[in-house]
Amino acid sequence: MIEVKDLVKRYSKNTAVDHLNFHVQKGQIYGFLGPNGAGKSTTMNMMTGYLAPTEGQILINGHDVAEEPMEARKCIGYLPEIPPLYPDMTVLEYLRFAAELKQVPKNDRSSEVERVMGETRIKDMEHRLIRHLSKGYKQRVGLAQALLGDPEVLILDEPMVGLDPKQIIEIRELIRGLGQKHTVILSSHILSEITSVCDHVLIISHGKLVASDTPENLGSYMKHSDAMELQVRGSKGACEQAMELLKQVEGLEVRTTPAALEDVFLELTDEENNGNSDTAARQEKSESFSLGKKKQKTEDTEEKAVSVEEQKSDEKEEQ
Ligand SMILES: Nc1ncnc2c1ncn2[C@@H]1O[C@H](COP(=O)(O)OP(=O)(O)OP(=O)(O)O)[C@@H](O)[C@H]1O
Repeated sequence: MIEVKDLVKRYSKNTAVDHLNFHVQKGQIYGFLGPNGAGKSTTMNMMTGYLAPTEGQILINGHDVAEEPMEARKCIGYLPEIPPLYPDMTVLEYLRFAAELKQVPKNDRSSEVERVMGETRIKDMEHRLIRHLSKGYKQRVGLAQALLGDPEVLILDEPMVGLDPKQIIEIRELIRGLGQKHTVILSSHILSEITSVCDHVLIISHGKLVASDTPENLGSYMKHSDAMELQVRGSKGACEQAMELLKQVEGLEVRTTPAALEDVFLELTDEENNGNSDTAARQEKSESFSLGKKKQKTEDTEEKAVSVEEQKSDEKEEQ
């Protein structure tokens, strides 16, 4: 369906897309995942013919985007990161205008506009000015525009950005539905957005493709790297409280709680051993400890912990 071959885009000395190669199969939802500045929008703009590549080739249904731009573009509906809307038009006026620009035959325009409004569920907003719509509805109008002419491929650049959680769920459902009739490529810098709707994930970083697989397969690679070592800064009480809260997170195992607490005591008692009884210095020292740190002297630690507690109670009694 889509072939991207050795695609390069340079902006002066900055290489935004660096020898990118991938294939897109018909009838699937592809997620283009990467951090800000990875090159997602640049790649999508080249796929839709908005930008010319520095090197490489893009084929859409066998049509070279550079050599047969009109043929290639007919196969594509595009929703750019900022939807190209006219805020002073009503939804209906705008879609009729967009249908004309897309050269939908005059006799089919009304039915086509009705069809896309139905698919994106915006019919009840048809007489509203676009400037008065919520961000979610504006995004749907942008999607409706992309659907005009019933293109085989939909390219959606960050379609969920700036939406509230309810709107994200609605757009996600909409995209899932569209994926049954169209090949969809959508970009995002948020993993969960991609894995929740896509059949296949393409991960891009610094303009290069670094992974291409199903969300399930990518997930199983990640399983081997799900351990994390944290450094926590805060008072002892606050750290203990935070760790108690962490334990409530479903599926999260905090393995080193005893060792970590012992480390705090170890830090405190080391200060005692060094003859540094300055409370502020001890406090400062106790504020940073590592969750994953291995304890070295368990017995010593317990003894020292006890001695610290004893000393504290002695101090209280003196007061
Ligand atoms: N017109 C331009 N002129 C110069 N550099 C550009 C231009 N457009 C993009 N870039 C640079 O190309 C790189 C890729 O940008 P691009 O917008 O494609 O990334 P992205 O993955 O879509 O990020 P975002 O999610 O932030 O839009 C970035 O370093 C960006 O600064």
